[in-house]
Amino acid sequence: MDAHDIFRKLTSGVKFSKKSFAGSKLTVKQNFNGQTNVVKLGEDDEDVKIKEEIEDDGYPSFSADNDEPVEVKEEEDKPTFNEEQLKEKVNRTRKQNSITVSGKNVPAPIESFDDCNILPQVLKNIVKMGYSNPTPIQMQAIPIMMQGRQILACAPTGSGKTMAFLIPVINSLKKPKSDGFRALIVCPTRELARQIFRECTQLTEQTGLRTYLISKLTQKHISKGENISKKCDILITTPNRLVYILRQEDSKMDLKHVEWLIVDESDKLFEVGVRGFRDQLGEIYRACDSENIKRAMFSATHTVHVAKWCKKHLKGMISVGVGHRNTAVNLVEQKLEFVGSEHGKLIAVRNLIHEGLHPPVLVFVQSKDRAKELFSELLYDGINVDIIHSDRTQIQRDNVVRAFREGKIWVLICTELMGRGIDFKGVNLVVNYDFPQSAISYIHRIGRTGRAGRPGKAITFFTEDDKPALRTIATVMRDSGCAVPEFMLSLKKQNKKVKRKLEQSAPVRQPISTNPTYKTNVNKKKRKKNTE
Ligand SMILES: Nc1ncnc2c1ncn2[C@@H]1O[C@H](COP(=O)(O)OP(=O)(O)OP(=O)(O)O)[C@@H](O)[C@H]1O
Repeated sequence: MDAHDIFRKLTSGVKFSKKSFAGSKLTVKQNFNGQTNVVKLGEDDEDVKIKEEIEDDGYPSFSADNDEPVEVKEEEDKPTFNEEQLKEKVNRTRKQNSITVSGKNVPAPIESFDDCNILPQVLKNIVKMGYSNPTPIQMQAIPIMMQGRQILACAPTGSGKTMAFLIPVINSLKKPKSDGFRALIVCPTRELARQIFRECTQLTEQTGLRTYLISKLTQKHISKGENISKKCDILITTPNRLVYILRQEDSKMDLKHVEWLIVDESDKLFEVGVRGFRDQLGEIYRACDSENIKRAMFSATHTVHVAKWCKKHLKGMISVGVGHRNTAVNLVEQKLEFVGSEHGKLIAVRNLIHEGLHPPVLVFVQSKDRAKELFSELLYDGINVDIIHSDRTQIQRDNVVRAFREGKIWVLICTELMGRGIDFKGVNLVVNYDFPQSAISYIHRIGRTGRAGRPGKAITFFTEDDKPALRTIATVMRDSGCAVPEFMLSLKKQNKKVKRKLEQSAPVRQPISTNPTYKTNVNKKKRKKNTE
């Protein structure tokens, strides 16, 4: 083996290269785990508890932290590794890619898409989509799912989780059948479902496999009695749409042949209450009652609840993590900006515009009303601005997303609706106009930039009112390698009850208006409800 081969082996899966990132002149060679230089959380921190609970599951764990230092050895002319060498190599690959695993008989990570019997046509499609090497989550999740093992996977935002589940699922379905849906992918928003649908369609090209996306329009067809199940292999949907159909009298939706149930953004789908989907997920789970069903949970953030549930219900499950849990991607340069008051936010955002914005830019606010208010303020500031929230029609939402993808909209004002999963290529800046309601929300929001190895920036405005939650976000920033003023980290820890309350409902804020004395009649309850 020559030096080139050794280099190739060591860097396999680490190099990023994707031809289709149009508009960028950057050639980025960046580790996809995006999690180097991470400071560990304090001992009493919730995230450490999460980690401990997950790892203490009685299964052998191959933690990167326990590995020996990496040694580059010239391989002799031995064609095969002995067991010890193989184990060492597997551990080394995991360590280099910040992969941790927990479970019995975990297969070795792949270092190339050629390593694990992916169907030739699917391989061709992967190449056509511009992917040359697997990202760390793909390196480990693909061989696990190819063995038909259930999985709980957690990897940073923008690290390629979609392909990590699509490739093995498509591979296991092999060719079309008329049994009914054999794979079901659920995710929290229609925009995300449509995005997964697009990727799935590209990946199944020329395989004959048929993918179906439930939308308002197709929902009507199904409700009218059209038996779609028999004509398609893969179903992609939000839980609400599917449950609506399942609840119809004489529903023809047949999920009895589902072999793979994929829950994307699993922690969001496990949330209870109006913002979560726990009940709907339960119904879907019960409807997929094939004996051979396998489940896979994916998210960038991890909660104890999901982990406990999976441990209890997913037989032989393997848990995979990339990087440190519940930290933001370190490709994003993060900044907290004190703006004094609500009015100060408007001044700050206008300053950003006058200093010269580098579109595309996403601006997050906490509610639909605030999105509308900010939109009417920025409409005449000479920038191409638009908004997206759940009150807009499906067509409006689709058009806005398309226009933003095509660069026709420079600044997109959005609610939490766009916080998860959405992959806009090359978002340069995320502005948290309203302070995020939790660390999890912060991680997902700023994860709309710094994707697929590209750098990004995030600015979070805060006022005196946001101070109680400041420490939580400052800690996330520190853990992803950003400089944070020491005083923020030594602020009083947020009371748990207050923290939970804030997660459930956004704080009441002064309306967004150039005139600071402007008041609206919008009552508090309405404001709390209209978050998406
Ligand atoms: N092997 C690969 N090589 C290069 N780019 C890839 C590869 N796999 C996926 N990508 C690209 O990486 C980007 C992010 O992927 P994806 O949307 O799946 O991220 P994610 O991990 O699901 O993020 P989030 O947690 O925000 O949902 C996409 O633009 C995708 O095309």
